Amino acid sequence: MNDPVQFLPPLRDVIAEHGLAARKGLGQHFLLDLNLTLKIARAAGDLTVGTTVEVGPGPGGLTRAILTAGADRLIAIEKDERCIAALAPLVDAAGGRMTLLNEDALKVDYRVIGAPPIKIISNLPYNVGTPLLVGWLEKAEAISSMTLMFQKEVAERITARPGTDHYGRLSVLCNWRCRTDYLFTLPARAFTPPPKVDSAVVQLTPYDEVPYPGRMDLLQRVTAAAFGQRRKTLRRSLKQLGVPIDALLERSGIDGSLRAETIDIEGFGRLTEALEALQGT
Ligand SMILES: C[S@@+](CC[C@H](N)C(=O)[O-])C[C@H]1O[C@@H](n2cnc3c(N)ncnc32)[C@H](O)[C@@H]1O
Repeated sequence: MNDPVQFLPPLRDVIAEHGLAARKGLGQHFLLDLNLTLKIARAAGDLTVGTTVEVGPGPGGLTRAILTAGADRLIAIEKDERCIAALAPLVDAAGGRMTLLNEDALKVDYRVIGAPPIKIISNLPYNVGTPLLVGWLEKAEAISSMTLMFQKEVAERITARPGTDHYGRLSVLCNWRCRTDYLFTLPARAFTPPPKVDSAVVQLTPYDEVPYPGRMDLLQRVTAAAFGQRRKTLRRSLKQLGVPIDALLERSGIDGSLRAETIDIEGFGRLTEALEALQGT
């Protein structure tokens, strides 16, 4: 396949030419090593079918890798106008395979963005990474996979299993809706400028049919109550849900003397189902 990247200037020259001094408020930590960006893009699997979505292409390091890895239809969403100008030669070189949107990724409707299957790949801006992920989980029926870079500690929470240190609200929401895999860790020095902490790439693959009971919106309420007061027993923390606590625990078969971190995804699903039945919505 014709590789559009091979005739483009080095990324450091693009950054210098367009004065792309990293903006902290936009979570800008760039990846300039094509071996690393190719490792991320290839982890996403076959990009020749459907639509690949990249959030925050920045100067285009990961974008180049996604195109080199064979993406046939790439939509890149970038908020920073300086990067839009810097990416113009890459859009040209991609010859119709890439569309660049100058938008806030939090405001995009991913259900209608392009032909399925939709694969999202991103070195996420850390300040909006979790809200973006939760938004994607809410619309996960439209997404076939998400290959995402987070701060290492967030990646550990996303993939944590019950009873482990990192298990919390985000673990339940992600693992209720998706299979989650921790792919690899990247040291802070791999980025320009380096962040304060290491990063990691995770992959989330939404289930075609969610294997657990419950509804996502109610699961968000149950987990917010349960982990908002994670040192308390569930009997105490779940009182704020506003339904009779004995009935909630009995219907879901959950021991109210336990704490949130010991309840598995199935258990949270059953609590969610019981909440739905008791509040009658
Ligand atoms: C961690 S950098 C990644 C840049 C590039 N993909 C790379 O790997 O070198 C995050 C990028 O997301 C962009 N960004 C930040 N907030 C955004 C938002 N709400 N919507 C779209 N892009 C955003 C930043 O401008 C930046 O280019």
